[in-house]
Amino acid sequence: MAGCIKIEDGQTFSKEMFCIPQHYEDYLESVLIPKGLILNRTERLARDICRDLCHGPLVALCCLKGGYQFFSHLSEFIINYNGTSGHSVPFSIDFIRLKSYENDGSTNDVKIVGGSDLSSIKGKNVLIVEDIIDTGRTMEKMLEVVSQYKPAQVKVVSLLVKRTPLRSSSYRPDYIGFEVPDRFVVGYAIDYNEYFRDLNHICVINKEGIEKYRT
Ligand SMILES: O=P(O)(O)OC[C@H]1O[C@H](OP(=O)(O)OP(=O)(O)O)[C@H](O)[C@@H]1O
Ligand SMILES: Oc1ncnc2c1N=NC2
Ligand SMILES: [Mg+2]
Ligand SMILES: [Mg+2]
Repeated sequence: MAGCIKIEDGQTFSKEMFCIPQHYEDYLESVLIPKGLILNRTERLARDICRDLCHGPLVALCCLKGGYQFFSHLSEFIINYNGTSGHSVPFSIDFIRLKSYENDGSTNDVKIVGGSDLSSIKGKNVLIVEDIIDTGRTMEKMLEVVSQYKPAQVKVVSLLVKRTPLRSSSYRPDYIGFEVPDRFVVGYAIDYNEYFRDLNHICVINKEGIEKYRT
């Protein structure tokens, strides 16, 4: 099973110790993972992934919208590692948008938004890049869609995997940044009803925030 950094229940930082946008200050409980630590972990994930996958053309597939920050930074580290290691391979990207959350729960209906033509992945090594795996339903749908395009190999990296033993499919990706407690997190492109994507750090939303931005 993939190694990862385990964030224990209750292991958080005071939001007063970080730069938090004023418009979100009253709606966050704590900082769970500061952006600097995210970037440091992402750099090592890029090296691990390159060592395993950079033997043939690699396509990184971004799971929009929540995965876009992690995808951007991971891709940059992969490009830098790929370009400086003795053996480099062509690296390309593609995007797919899946949506299943409303408020702080899964609708149990994972939708592909805006269609998706992933014919570019046929016969390639594909790295699916996701922000968080909670129930696992989104990733199950993603793997089903991707397999239809007959890639040579599919690996999955998720920045976060949430400890949700009672409601998850127990799916574990090939690469994991952090294992996190069963709390609703926001920030670093991870949203609550499209809010908080503009927050640098991964934080725990508070009750006021859940009510303020509930649809
Ligand atoms: O494992 P699951 O329970 O399926 O939850 C994880 C998925 O839910 C969120 O996406 P969301 O539906 O919020 O769309 P978004 O990426 O546009 O925010 C998140 O970005 C993951 O894709
Ligand atoms: O904690 C979370 N925060 C935002 N979005 C999602 C979460 N879990 N599944 C989807
Ligand atoms: Mg998502
Ligand atoms: Mg979301």
